[in-house]
Amino acid sequence: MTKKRQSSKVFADRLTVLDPVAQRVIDTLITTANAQRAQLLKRYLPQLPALLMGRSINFKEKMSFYDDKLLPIDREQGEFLYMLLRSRGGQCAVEFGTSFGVSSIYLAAAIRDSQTGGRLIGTEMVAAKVVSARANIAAAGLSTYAEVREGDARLTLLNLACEVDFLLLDGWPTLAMDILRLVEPKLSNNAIVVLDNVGHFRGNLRSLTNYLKEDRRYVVSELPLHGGMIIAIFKKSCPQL
Ligand SMILES: C[S@@+](CC[C@H](N)C(=O)[O-])C[C@H]1O[C@@H](n2cnc3c(N)ncnc32)[C@H](O)[C@@H]1O
Repeated sequence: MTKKRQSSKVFADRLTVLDPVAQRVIDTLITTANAQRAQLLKRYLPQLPALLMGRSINFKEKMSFYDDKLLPIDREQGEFLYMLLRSRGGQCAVEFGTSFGVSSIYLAAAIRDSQTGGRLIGTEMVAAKVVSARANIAAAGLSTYAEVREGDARLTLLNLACEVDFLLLDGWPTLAMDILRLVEPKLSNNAIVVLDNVGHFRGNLRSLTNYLKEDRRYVVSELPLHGGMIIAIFKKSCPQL
């Protein structure tokens, strides 16, 4: 019998897709992220009426506040993204917004386990987060399957050499449209595009969600994960509207 990868059978009474080593790294990161929640709530409190009414908010002020914030996808999203990428397979996954590497670990694990020889290209503009993300990905035993490019994704994702089979948009919502338009010419047929934070920042993401809904090349669904996450499948041969 070939050596079977051991999955972590029980986490909080639930099955998980990750192996125990990667799961331990995720547990630590999510615990840290949860401890930052009060600070985040305090920051967003003045903007709560606008957020609840689905209006855009200003993201420009004191962005250094986020330099030590993980802001990760949650476990359910991670498990789901793993399943999506694992079943899609493919050579190249791209992630806009790596932060400390939580989503990268789920995606890199899916690439490793699907044995396609593929790779994740993550990108993060805060240098200290890049260092942490690389260390976390290494601690999860996944460095072979992921790279983290340092800098503004509008530059680091220019001239991608690979066809992109999976794209996670999880950087600042105000830039998500730019990044989709940048990567779109590189999307493979049936590429999966995931847009996080739709429920939280509906106003800022409205033009992008409308674009995805109206362009016939995309098959789109919004799922109630992390307050709202859009999954789209890109049909390359479909005429654009
Ligand atoms: C929501 S967090 C990403 C969380 C990450 N996907 C995870 O699950 O752990 C968003 C990250 O995007 C990064 N970011 C925002 N704009 C960026 C840009 N233009 N280029 C690269 N990274 C960017 C921020 O620094 C922040 O760390």
